Amino acid sequence: MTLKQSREPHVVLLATGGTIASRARPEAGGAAVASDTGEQLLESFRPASALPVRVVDVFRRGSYALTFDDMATVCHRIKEVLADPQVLGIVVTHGTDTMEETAYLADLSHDDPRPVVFTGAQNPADPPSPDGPDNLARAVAVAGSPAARGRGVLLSFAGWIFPARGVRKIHTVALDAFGNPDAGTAGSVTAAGDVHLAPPPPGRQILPLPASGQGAGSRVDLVASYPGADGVLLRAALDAGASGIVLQATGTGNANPTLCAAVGEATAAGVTVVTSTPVHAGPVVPIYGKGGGKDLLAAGAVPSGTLRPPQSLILLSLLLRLGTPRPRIIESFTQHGRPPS
Ligand SMILES: NC(=O)C[C@H](N)C(=O)O
Repeated sequence: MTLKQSREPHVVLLATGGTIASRARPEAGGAAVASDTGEQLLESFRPASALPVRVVDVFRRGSYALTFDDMATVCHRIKEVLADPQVLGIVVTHGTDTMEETAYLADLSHDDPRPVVFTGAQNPADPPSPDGPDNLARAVAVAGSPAARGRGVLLSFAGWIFPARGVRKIHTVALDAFGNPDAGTAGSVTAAGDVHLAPPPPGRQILPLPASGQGAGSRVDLVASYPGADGVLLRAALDAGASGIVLQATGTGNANPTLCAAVGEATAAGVTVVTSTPVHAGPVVPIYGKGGGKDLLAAGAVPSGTLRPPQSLILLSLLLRLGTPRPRIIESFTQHGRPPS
């Protein structure tokens, strides 16, 4: 799609669907389905700033159904939009289920000082209580704010502003749905559009986006450790042709002797295994033997640092699609998974 250049400085609304664009549809048995266009979203919101907004529709989908390729499409579209020098910043409206994945992929590949701000909603667009219009109004104010420049990709939700790396959906239904347990908030934005941001963190390592089709055959699966887990699911991933596996381990990043043996088989076969943890905060630390994190490290698994399984999966998928050799993959996880300073 060719993007029209605009002659005045403006914010672009990049619409991808999600609950912010969803309404109960009779033809779907009353289920909420992403159906509003970007223009419809724009009509619904009360501007907190006087900035003009231009709409670009990418797709209209629930984010639970997105693939890595869909997320890469959003990121490519961000780059196309930023080719217009009149664009001050971008708001991406997105489902909340996998917002942390797409926002992180966008952050990894964002090499422009202009703000890219993800937002969405917990309640559908139907009355009586959509939270999307308020979130959108605030996100537009953040995207147009000079204070938000040079910070990579941000997520603005329920008045809070978060850095993309480390951000997580922390509540299934509450309107205040996001947190960043390790990094905390980057700042806040009022309903009137006043943006407050802490000083920017040090520079980030930027990675390229794979060209369309590049590394498309690479498959990354998520396998969990749980009481009684054996190597069956991990081996199923290998049989399916996985070139990478994120192991959702327990605690500081532990499994058990059986799973650890399967990890050793995988790494010996050249498959990259990354150990992550679903625990709220803190890094993966190799401490324990008998199938614990120290044994996983010895079996060739790469600790994810503070990256949780969803964002570990994004980083690993990106690195493998780019054809990154193993030493650089280890380096990248060390760099991107380091605790925030
Ligand atoms: N609140 C949401 O946006 C959830 C929605 N189901 C999604 O697309 O991820």
